[in-house]
Amino acid sequence: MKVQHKLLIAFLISFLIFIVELAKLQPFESLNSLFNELKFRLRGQSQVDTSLIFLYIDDNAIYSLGGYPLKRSYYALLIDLLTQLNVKAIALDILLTERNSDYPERDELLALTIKNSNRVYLGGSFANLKRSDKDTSNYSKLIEKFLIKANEKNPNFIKGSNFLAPFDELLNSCAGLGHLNYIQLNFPKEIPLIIQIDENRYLPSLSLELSRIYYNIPRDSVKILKNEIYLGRMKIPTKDGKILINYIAGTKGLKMYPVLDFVRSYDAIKSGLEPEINLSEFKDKIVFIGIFSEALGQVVNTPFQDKFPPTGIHLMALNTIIRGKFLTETTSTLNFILSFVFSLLILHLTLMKNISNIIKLLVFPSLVILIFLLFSLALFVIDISIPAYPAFAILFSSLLGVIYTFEIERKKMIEIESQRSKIEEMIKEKELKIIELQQKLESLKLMEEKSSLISNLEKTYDEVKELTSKFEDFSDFNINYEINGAELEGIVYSKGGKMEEIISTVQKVAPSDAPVLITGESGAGKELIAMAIHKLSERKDKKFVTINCSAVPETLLESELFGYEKGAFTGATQRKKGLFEIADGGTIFLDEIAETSLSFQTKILRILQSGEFNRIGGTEVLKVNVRIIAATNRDIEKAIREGKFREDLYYRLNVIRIHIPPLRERKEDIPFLVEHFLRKFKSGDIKVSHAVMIAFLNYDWPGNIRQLENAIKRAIIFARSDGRKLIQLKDLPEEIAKSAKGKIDIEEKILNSLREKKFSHSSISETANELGLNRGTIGEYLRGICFRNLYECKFDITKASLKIAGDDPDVSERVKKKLIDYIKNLIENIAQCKSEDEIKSLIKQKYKNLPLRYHPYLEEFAIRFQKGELTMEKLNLNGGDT
Ligand SMILES: Nc1ncnc2c1ncn2[C@@H]1O[C@H](COP(=O)(O)OP(=O)(O)OP(=O)(O)O)[C@@H](O)[C@H]1O
Repeated sequence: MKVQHKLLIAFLISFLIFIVELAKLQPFESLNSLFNELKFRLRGQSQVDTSLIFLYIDDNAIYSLGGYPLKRSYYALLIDLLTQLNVKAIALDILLTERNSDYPERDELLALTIKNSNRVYLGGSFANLKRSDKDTSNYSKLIEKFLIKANEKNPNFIKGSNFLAPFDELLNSCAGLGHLNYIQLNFPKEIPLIIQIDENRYLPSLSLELSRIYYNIPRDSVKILKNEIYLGRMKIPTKDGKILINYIAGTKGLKMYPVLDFVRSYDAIKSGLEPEINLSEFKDKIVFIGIFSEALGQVVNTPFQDKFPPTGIHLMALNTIIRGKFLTETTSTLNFILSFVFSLLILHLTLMKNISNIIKLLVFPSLVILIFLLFSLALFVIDISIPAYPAFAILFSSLLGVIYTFEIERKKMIEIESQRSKIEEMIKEKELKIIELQQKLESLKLMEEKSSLISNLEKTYDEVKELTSKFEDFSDFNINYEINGAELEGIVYSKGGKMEEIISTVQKVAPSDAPVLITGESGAGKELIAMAIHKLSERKDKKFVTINCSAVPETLLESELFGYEKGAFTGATQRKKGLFEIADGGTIFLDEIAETSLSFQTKILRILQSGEFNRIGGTEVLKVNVRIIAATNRDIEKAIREGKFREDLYYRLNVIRIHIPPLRERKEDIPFLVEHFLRKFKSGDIKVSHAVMIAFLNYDWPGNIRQLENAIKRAIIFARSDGRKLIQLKDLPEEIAKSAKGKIDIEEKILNSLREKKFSHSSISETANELGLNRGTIGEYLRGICFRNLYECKFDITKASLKIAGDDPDVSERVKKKLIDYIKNLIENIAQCKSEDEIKSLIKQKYKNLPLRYHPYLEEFAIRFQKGELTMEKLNLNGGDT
């Protein structure tokens, strides 16, 4: 996908999420609340300001005091006691809207106590919020003195109506009044610090009213602006008059006492007893009185507690203000930018090529979400809150990325399928054409016409072969690993193949301590075999150390293997252990041993014989118990003959000899190795095409299994980057891909092979073995090739032989002999024939195995011979020079 497309998609997703955020759609808002809760929890709890105390009326109190509502005289008692304790303010979070006509004296007592206390702040509540201006309801004139006037107008300030106020006597006697509304009942996120009740007058929240008291600010020094409220000089950042509640704890972080304990403590002091609560701490504090009763349903959900007293919400808001730890939420525009950046990142990651689907589907989205979470949390620690909306954009983009990836793969599969069907159609068409041409050939009389028809036929044959090869490149090859493949310690091989014997040798020799010499070409798996021997031996829990003797200079090699003493050479500042010491009890694998010097070989021989050696620069004789496995890709016997390898070391090492044949000599392993490497490189369900497998089977693999491994690694990358689940010829290096076509032009292959073998006596059998065909087939092809060339060279045997021999005059004599044999055989066979038809039917009958395309050449020769146009003399066959 192009960068512009990614940018556009990221923009559209972010825009969509932006709209969803503005629309405040329910399921998204709920998820957002969950995200908010999570952030509060991850940030952890702390203590609420010590100047705040909460006295709560719990179920126990309600029960002991005769049920709810409590007698108003009880509130009077609490206020009286708190006043005596010299608290700074008392906030009564109880709605006392109606007088109690049965006990007017209790109402009077309460009103009087409130008046005398002169520090009681009462709460009221708007039944309706956000009603239109016109809908203002009547409210008692008595509340006017508690209102805040403002010049600033803001259409977004919350408006309230139907105010449920304390009854008039209470309003008359209290020191202040605040509303108790908050927005969202379950997990209240914010509180409107002011609610508009008419043109330019606002009722503060109980929390704002008490903040004013905390800072001793007169009511007319409260200033309301669009995005802030000033208490004197103290600035409270708001958004349309609302403040986000910065929760810092559940009930554990609050200083809170049950009212019964409070009253009992008071009585205890009076009676000279030890109080349960230290009442002296109430002095100068702001005390809230409220209900905390699960039975009455007076609980709300908060981040730290799902049953939290509603009064606690006002306490949290108040704590937010007096601590000055305001929470700011990122703006929708910033959220849009974050959504865009994260969406772009995730689209880029999920649409990356050469990455497996598992990583794209699971790892990348989880990683990006984690980054977003950590980022949100880091900001939350400094009181900046990002909502969950950018996370929705991430999820949405991941989903889109994944759908896109699968869609591309699906399209590729359909494309491959349709190309395959197209090729299949073409093959059918060509095959029909071949039948048609063959029938036409039968009916033709003149050789000139036949000749052009034959070349047309051959062209069509070649086209079919070409198409078949293409077709095979579009169909996957199924490898039956479970049935015929086997594995031992990571060595993959075919059951019943050449490697089976080697594996059984490995299993037999592993338990002994005898040295092993492994020979084989580079990349054939020598190290793997050595490792298997170690793993299958008693030494498996000890070290397997490997060193490539040709990769390090000789002096370094010795210090690596034998170690050195301090001061053994310049730079030897410390004694160092060698690999032999490190591998004590285990196995050491000396790769490319034939590349070492004779003096080094002597040291190895000593270890083999006695296990003894000296560190470089040391005199102490060290002894180790190490099994030695050596390997070489050289002809070691030749090295001995040339004096480059010690014969005695050879005999010691050669006790057990394992020769690993090169891959080209055990092609039966190839399908299983392919399957093994596809799994090893976690290719998912990528397969190889038939044509690729044919190429693999035909190729010579000079670099052996290592080369095959690398070819598959590269092919997986290529196929993946093209969104294909099929490895095709175009994914292979050219020299390997080329070999897929090797088998197709069989005539050329046969001729090349015979030429290579100089048409020797055994060349036909050897070619047959090499190409996996039988001897008879090769012979018939050669017969056909001879007659065709004879015709093309105007029946000049010498010329034709030279052409068949590939212009090699030495070889052409051998070919000539063969050609003459074929001619004589034909002449003999047609001797009795009288007519052309007889000749044709005889050739059909006698040369049943001759490929059809060569029949016309034999017929032409025979007819001309019968007519006398060709004679033994003309052909120069009577002379002794043949
Ligand atoms: N039979 C096998 N099954 C699976 N993987 C194999 C097999 N043989 C070889 N390999 C793999 O092919 C690669 C080359 O093998 P290894 O290093 O053992 O060859 P080598 O003969 O020691 O090569 P060199 O002589 O270059 O060191 C390794 O990645 C190895 O895991």
